[in-house]
Amino acid sequence: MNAEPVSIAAASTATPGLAIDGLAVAYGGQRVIENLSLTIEQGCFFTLLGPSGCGKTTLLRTIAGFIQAAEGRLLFGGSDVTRLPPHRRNIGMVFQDYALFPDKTVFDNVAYGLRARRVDEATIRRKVAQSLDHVGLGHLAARHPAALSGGQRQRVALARALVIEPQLLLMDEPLSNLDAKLRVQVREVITELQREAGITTIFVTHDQDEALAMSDRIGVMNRGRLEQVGPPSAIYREPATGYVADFVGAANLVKVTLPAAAAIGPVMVPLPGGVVTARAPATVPAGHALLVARPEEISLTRDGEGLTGTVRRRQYLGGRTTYKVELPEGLTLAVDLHGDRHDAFQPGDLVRLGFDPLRTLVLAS
Ligand SMILES: Nc1ncnc2c1ncn2[C@@H]1O[C@H](COP(=O)(O)OP(=O)(O)OP(=O)(O)O)[C@@H](O)[C@H]1O
Repeated sequence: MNAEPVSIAAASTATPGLAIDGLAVAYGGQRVIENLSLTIEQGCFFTLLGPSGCGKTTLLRTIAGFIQAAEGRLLFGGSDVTRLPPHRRNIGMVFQDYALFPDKTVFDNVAYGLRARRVDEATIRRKVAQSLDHVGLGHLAARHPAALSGGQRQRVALARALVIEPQLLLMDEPLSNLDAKLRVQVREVITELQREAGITTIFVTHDQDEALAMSDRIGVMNRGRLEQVGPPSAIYREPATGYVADFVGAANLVKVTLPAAAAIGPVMVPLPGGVVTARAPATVPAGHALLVARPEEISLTRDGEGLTGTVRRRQYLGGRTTYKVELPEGLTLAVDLHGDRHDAFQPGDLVRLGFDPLRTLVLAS
């Protein structure tokens, strides 16, 4: 458990874009979010990452004000908005299904929020044109949503959310209806606009690649709790729990037994067929523990040092090749070799597995 507990009083001197303090949310008495605290810096692109049902949408909708918190407080830029209705929270929202008005043109869709705020028509014309140009759709202002591609619709939704210059931008799986290539294109548009506008953003996804590629910080959710919060590289390289290691990126998770408690630092870990040196990022009690090794952090050689295994399978994946290597006692590990080493080893080959002592982690189980 390494969620950064944040009390409002302990926040840094700069006012955070969003502060959540002791939040609980329930549906009909059933708590789905419990005692969640988090601060998100002004201008940060923050991603909520987690499997289906862990509470991402519920948290986002509570921040937006569509769901009332059972307990806790929400502060936008230092102001308490816990009791404010959604339309008084100054948020922009982008949803998975675009939620555009089908009977309005692209222009009128984007103008909607400004008209609701009674902005004058000349300003509306200028801001909408600017906003559509920003997302590269200036030439489609007169079209209706039905005559747009999915990627174009999502860019209209983004322009509509940003044109009101919201204090907070909330995005709920905005890329999940797009095909793989478009997802990458639109995600670049989103990150570019977000950086330019400097709007504190919360982005919900269950796609780890998206989260790693786009975010300043990631919060990994598990059953209504934040399991770990940190920058993408820390989440990937220093997962605090087996759950995070397993959910973000591929990982070999091996149940091990430590003969003695491990202090922070190097630890000798018994595995079937030998002992490897790993690193404990936090103290680990004696007994059951978890060894975490990313497939790309294990080296394979024919006669170097390390544990002995037998290659059982080889899967060519273009930029890398994944080998399944069997060790004694039925333990099978995945090892990735990058680049053109796709036929370095064949099924049946005897190999040596080397573990990076800094990158191989031992965690409490
Ligand atoms: N309106 C509702 N009434 C009762 N329970 C709900 C309601 N909406 C969501 N839940 C439950 O709350 C939990 C969290 O749901 P939520 O939709 O927030 O998850 P999620 O992480 O966004 O999932 P997904 O990725 O599938 O959208 C789930 O157990 C879900 O079944």
